[in-house]
Parts: sequence; structure tokens; C-alpha cells
Amino acid sequence: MAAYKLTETELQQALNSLPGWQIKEGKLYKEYKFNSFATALGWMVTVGVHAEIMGHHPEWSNVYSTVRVNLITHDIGNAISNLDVELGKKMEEIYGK
Ligand SMILES: C[C@H](O)[C@H](O)[C@H]1CNC2=NC(N)=NC(=O)C2=N1
Repeated sequence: MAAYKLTETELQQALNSLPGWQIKEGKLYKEYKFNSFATALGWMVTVGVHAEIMGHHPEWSNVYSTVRVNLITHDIGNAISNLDVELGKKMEEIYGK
């Protein structure tokens, strides 16, 4: 799917449906907490499969049971796109399972 830069209005609407997410240094950011390293890693693997299917990949880091995620689209000059929102929603869906 093609990536397009979101307008400020679209971005605000997206944030309303992404609990705990914020704009940090120009990226869509969230810190996820898990019960254990294994749970965090399992979530990352499932999200990673979806990222690969989408052809859209997160910047993220893991320390024990914490995963910090930054979503940005390199192909459109490092702007937040529809694909970042789609991936963020997929992360929420998998986190809630
Ligand atoms: C060709 C390939 O689909 C592109 O390079 C994709 C890969 N994954 C990507 N991931 C992210 N986060 N941004 C991109 O612009 C991007 N581009």
C-alpha cells in the first residue's frame, strides 16, 4: 500500500484511537510494558510478522519487559503516514489479545 503524509487533523484523529501513543520528536511513539521478557519478545515476533507482510517496519528497542516504539515513514522523508497509524493499530490489537 502507498504511504502518504497525514495532515495535522488526520494525525489528531488517529491519536484519539491509539491509547497511550504520542508524537515524540516527530515520530509516533509508545512505551509498552509487559509482564515478562518472554511476553515482550512474543509480541515483537507477532508484530514483526505483520510488519513484514505490510512492508512497513517499526523502529523499536527492548529492555527486559519494556518495548519502546517509534513509527515513522522513511520513504516520504521521515513523516508520519497512514502506514504508521495502521501498524500502531495492529500493535494495539496484538497487545490486547
Ligand atoms: C521497499 C520497501 O517496501 C520500503 O523500503 C519500505 C520498507 N519498510 C519501511 N518501513 C518504514 N517504517 N518506513 C518506510 O518508508 C519503509 N519503507
